[in-house]
Amino acid sequence: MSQSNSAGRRFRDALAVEKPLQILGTVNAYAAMMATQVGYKAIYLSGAGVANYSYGLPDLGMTSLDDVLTDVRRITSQVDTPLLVDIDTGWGGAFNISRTIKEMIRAGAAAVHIEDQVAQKRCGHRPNKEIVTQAEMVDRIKAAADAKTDPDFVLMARTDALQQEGLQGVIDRACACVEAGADAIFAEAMTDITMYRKVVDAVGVPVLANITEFGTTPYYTVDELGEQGIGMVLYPLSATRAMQKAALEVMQAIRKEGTQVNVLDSMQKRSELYEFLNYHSFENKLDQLFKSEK
Ligand SMILES: C[C@](O)(C(=O)O)[C@H](CC(=O)O)C(=O)O
Ligand SMILES: [Mg+2]
Repeated sequence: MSQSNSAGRRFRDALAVEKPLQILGTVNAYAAMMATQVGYKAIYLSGAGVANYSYGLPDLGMTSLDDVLTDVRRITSQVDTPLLVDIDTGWGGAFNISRTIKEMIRAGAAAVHIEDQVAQKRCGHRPNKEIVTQAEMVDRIKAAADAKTDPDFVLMARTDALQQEGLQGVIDRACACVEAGADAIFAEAMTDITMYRKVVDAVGVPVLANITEFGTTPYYTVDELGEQGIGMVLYPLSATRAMQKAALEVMQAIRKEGTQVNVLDSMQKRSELYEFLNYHSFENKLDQLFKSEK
């Protein structure tokens, strides 16, 4: 049964209005609120982001379904902006993947991407990645597609095959995933812009380009990617990386100088924080509710 205003529906609507759709990584609920107010029509919860910044772990398949769900719920309870979630390899076999999809929908996710790396996965932009067979990946997709309790929920298949199998491997796997029920394709770690056009033409569903920093994909612009027929452009950790750098500089400055006066400019002001949080409406409510007791 289609749910008229489900998160999945909202993601599909965003895809229809913005071409290509910019998807911004939001590491927590507050970042999701800022991105929404800045105007992003879709946001992202990065697997690396959950591992690195919520748990202090490397992005090597060490986080669990529950770890990621906790961060999903924090975000979806504060914003309606459709959220794409990185579920790595889906956390197990067919029944685990099925549970993952159902729980993601219940937690308010709009879309997920599941990849064809082995369980002990790596960042898509690292060397020496290992992938499962195409048949095993197709089984993952079948299990995930079958588990959708909302037909509008977007199931995205990510393939990390470029390194081991070249572009033809990427295309073969992507087509097999679409055949098995994937609604979209994530062509990971492409090294040349013309590769995208070949994937787009072969699969016939929206294709995502991951423009992460310090990786193996050049910084193609939205316009350049749009010309290749790309449907979604992902910035998984851009704002988050900037947050960490600013935080480190402040930590070092206070430690060294014994004062924060020289780094105030790199901080968000209290008034700005309150603006994004809609703080004053909460305080007004408090005043209104408890006025008579004063
Ligand atoms: C998109 C990604 O899967 C993520 O977890 O955010 C990472 C991003 C990164 O490590 O830069 C990936 O590309 O594997
Ligand atoms: Mg990831």
